[in-house]
Amino acid sequence: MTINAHTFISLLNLNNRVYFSSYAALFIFSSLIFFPVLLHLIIILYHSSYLKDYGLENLTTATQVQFQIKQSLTIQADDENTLCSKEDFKRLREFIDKYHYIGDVGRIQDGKMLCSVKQGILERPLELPSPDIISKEGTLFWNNQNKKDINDNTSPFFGRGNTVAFISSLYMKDFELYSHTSTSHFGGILYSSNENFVYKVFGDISLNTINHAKDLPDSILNYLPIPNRFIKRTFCDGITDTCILVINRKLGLYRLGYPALISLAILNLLIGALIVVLYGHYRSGPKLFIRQLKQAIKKDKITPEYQPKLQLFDKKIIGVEALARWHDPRLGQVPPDLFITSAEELGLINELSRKFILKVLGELHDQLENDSSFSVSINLSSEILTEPNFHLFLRDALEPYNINVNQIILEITERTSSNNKSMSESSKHLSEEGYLISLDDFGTGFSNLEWLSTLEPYELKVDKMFTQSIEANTIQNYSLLGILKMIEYLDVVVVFEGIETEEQYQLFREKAPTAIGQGWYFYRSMPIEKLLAILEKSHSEKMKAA
Ligand SMILES: Nc1nc2c(ncn2[C@@H]2O[C@H](COP(=O)(O)O[C@H]3[C@@H](O)[C@H](n4cnc5c(=O)[nH]c(N)nc54)O[C@@H]3COP(=O)(O)O)[C@@H](O)[C@H]2O)c(=O)[nH]1
Repeated sequence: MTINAHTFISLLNLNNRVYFSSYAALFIFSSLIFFPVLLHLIIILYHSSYLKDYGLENLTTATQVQFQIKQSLTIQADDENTLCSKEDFKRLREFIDKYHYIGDVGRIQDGKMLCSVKQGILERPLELPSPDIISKEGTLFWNNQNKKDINDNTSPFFGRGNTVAFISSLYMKDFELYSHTSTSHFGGILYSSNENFVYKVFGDISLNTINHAKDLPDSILNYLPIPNRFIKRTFCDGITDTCILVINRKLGLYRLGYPALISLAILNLLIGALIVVLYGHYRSGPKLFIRQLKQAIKKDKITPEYQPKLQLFDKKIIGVEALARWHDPRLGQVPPDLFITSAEELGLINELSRKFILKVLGELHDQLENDSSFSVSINLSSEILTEPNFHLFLRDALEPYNINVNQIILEITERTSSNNKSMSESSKHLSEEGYLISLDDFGTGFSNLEWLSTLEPYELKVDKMFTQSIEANTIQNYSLLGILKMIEYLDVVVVFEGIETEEQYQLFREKAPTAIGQGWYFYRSMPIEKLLAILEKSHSEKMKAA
């Protein structure tokens, strides 16, 4: 389905009416809401998967450390006298060599460290502080943060019986490494799930924040750009009962610094503007119009208005012309020229016209039934006129009503000369069935003298271009004089359309008193309710006068 250049240009003009507010709303939505939120969620998803790796790596390392510590603490000296002996050192050293996360192993007695592989036999046994935690199994744990006097580093250490084992600084380095790779907003806590004690807090995160994150229920809200929200993940190792809770303290866009945020804001504005431009392009194209026209036809949104036709000599309304109207909430009042032409080009005119005719008959049947001299003129495109079953459709449409076929005037305008033959055959057929054929827009385009002779119409409507030319000294004016002369000899009802002024009315009344007039001088097109009120009023005035 295509639309020709002329219709397309009309569509462009029509769509200029699309409200500015819809563009503004789209711009605000895409620049300030959609893309920032999308980006935020993408960064969160990326960080969420990173958080998982981060947690699992740290937990795996911690589990290995746990295992190596446990193993080291099994090196108990059975005989207290052999503590720190040559043999004892040999055994202890074997463990250090075997387990790379064990930095040092030594011996303790009565809360004092006597010796260690790295430090040898201490001159004066070192008094150990009270342990930070004592597990149910009797394992002592010293966090040893900032207590370099115990060892040459701040590594935590464990003790059981007469053995003490220090975690190597290598592990601490690994831990710090994991904690600080790529982002400083990750961190967590390593803890024993059964004993409920903390081995280590790591990363760029305070214990307060961790406790807050721990208590935060799992919710989708955690993923939204709301301050004080975290994404967190917890992993536990079933064998050592060690768990790790890792959190990302700054989510998505909150992660970015000002320069990145400013660049992003500019990018978003540009994307928003691009979307608005694309949307505008889409809106101004014919696609939307075609969709809306199809919908309008399907949903019976194309409705009739009626413009009265009057006898010139006494201004009596003898009938009406039904004119299609389409008011679209977005496009506004769409000109019939535009949607009728489009419907013709898109092959929708049959459906449109059939529904329109049914509507007209539904609205006007009382008037037509009550006054058999009253007629309704219906505009027909050549497509529907030449449609083989059109006469059957008309018959069915009139079937429920008591309306004479000669109350139906079929106005024919031809915009091309390609199907003259079939048009004249169809109109002949319809006029044989009793319908009245009117030759519309006489004098213009293809509605000319040739048609007058081929169609043998009941009525001839002189185009408003001639009607309105009376004051001007133009070619149309001379043509009008010719038309006026010609109709004196024709056995045809003449309608002057487009009468707008008193002068025009007076001239046609004088020159062609038996003719019919139609135009804004008398009435514009109107909805059925208004028409019925006018008809009712003129009827009662006539009754009064009689
Ligand atoms: N196939 C169909 N064509 C239809 C149908 N409904 C309308 N049309 C055709 O669309 C063209 C434009 O129609 P519209 O904008 O409704 O204009 C009509 C009148 O409003 C207008 N008119 C009437 N009086 C005056 C006037 O004094 N001055 C002035 N400037 N314009 C006036 O003229 C149009 C009616 O013309 P016509 O049909 O030639 O009698 C038009 O071509 C319609 O035919 C439809 O359902 N099907």
